Amino acid sequence: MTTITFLKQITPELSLQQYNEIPVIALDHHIGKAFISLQGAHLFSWQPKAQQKDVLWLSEIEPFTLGNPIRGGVPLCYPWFGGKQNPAHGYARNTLWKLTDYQIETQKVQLEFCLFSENHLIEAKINMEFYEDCKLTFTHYGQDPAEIALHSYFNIADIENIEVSGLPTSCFNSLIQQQETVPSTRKIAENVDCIYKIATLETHQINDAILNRCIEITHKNATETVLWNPWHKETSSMNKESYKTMVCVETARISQKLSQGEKVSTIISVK
Ligand SMILES: O=P(O)(O)OC[C@H]1O[C@@H](O)[C@H](O)[C@@H](O)[C@@H]1O
Repeated sequence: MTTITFLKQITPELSLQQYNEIPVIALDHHIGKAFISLQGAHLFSWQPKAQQKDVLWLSEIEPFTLGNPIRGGVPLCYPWFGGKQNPAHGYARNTLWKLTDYQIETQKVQLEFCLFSENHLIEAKINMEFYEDCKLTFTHYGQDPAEIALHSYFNIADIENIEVSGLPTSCFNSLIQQQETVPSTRKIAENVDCIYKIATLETHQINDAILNRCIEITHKNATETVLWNPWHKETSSMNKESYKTMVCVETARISQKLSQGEKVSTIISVK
């Protein structure tokens, strides 16, 4: 169960709330609603005005506890992807970020969150723009090259009734640790964990026949996209049946790390 406590009004559209142990920035604007956890600068809900349902998926059993990554939304896996070091997918998603800037306009809202090191130096920034679409731009400031994944979980009606289209026809299947040839349009009927090499500007679609919508994901300056659904594989903070209503299409820089000052963006638009 999530206990939500109102902490502070920041502007008429922005407030600070507490979800169990986690501080959350809530946006309630006529363009839509968004919720961002300060742990991880983690956007976990985005519902533009025109949408009946959230664009992002969030686990119904998410406990919102400090130090544990949130299951759903857009975790920022940084400065590494996967389990090559501890914690898996980097420390940024388990660390408190700061809200460093906001601009509220009639047709657009911009929020900026920064991650600082122990000695108060900036490590990373994420700029979130909400209009009819949502654009997330990540900037890496550290001196050492770093990996990033904007690990977006999308909300779908039924995993067996969607298609992910526009993908390349070759991917690295992490489950069998092999490169494989796959159809460009993927239907998902089992555990999938594939890393695709992509061009610097690419768009992929999630066509959801039941919700009668298409989520379009544009990756800018990424080198990979990751397609993931755990299916029945036991996954923390997820119910057994949760896999049915989510699919991850991630925007990543894994093979070519980000250098100091480099940016990578995801633009999410619903048609
Ligand atoms: O359980 P986590 O750390 O959030 O990771 C979830 C998944 O994230 C995906 O990006 C990886 O490709 C998967 O291998 C991993 O299982």
